Amino acid sequence: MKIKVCGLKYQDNINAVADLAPDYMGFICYDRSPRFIGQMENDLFDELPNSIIKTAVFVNENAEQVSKLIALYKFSAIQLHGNESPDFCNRFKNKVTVIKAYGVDEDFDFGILERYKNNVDFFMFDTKTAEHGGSGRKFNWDILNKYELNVPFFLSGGLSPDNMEEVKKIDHPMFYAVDLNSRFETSPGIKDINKLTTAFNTIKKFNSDEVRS
Ligand SMILES: O=C(O)c1ccccc1N[C@@H]1O[C@H](COP(=O)(O)O)[C@@H](O)[C@H]1O
Repeated sequence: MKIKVCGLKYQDNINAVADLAPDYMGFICYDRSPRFIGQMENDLFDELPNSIIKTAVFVNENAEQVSKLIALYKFSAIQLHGNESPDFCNRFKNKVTVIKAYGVDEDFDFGILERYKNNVDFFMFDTKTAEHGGSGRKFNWDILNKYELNVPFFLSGGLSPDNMEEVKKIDHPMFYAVDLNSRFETSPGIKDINKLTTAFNTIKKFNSDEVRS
């Protein structure tokens, strides 16, 4: 299972998280979020290893601004949390990794993803909220059993130190990664390195147990 840590904005904290070697790091490019990167220095990532996929998170942003920020910060992935269309996703496919996020509730219809399956690299299943993300709330993960496409997915929404063991019980062939965000913070935009370290160890142990079995 891959690990993404999202919602970073401060140099020291970014470097400390990078030392844990996540697979993805996420940066919120949505000005209504308390984790909004704002006018982050554009050389902030220069010292990060290339192995970490730098991901820009957008909510209904226009394509020109998305392209501009990809170029400015050299993002190699985008995560789209709004009502972005399949065509919008396709515009960026093969240029960067495209992760299309969906807010999931009890009535979520996985059938709507069919139109996206050739235009994205991954889906992300988050908890449905008016804020589009970063709620710290989880959804009923049993619903994931209804997902039948062969596009791998990230799980997000309220992942916390307290539910890492529960994550391990999710048995779905397309389950690709977890996204750790607000429940791993000391304050918005600052990750708690101790909490992340514990979660990373839990996930890495799970990964090595999987390989052995
Ligand atoms: O983190 C935010 O503030 C945010 C705002 C708008 C869209 C997405 C956002 N973050 C993403 O939300 C999910 C769930 O976060 P949480 O674990 O519930 O706090 C996660 O994928 C973040 O990447």
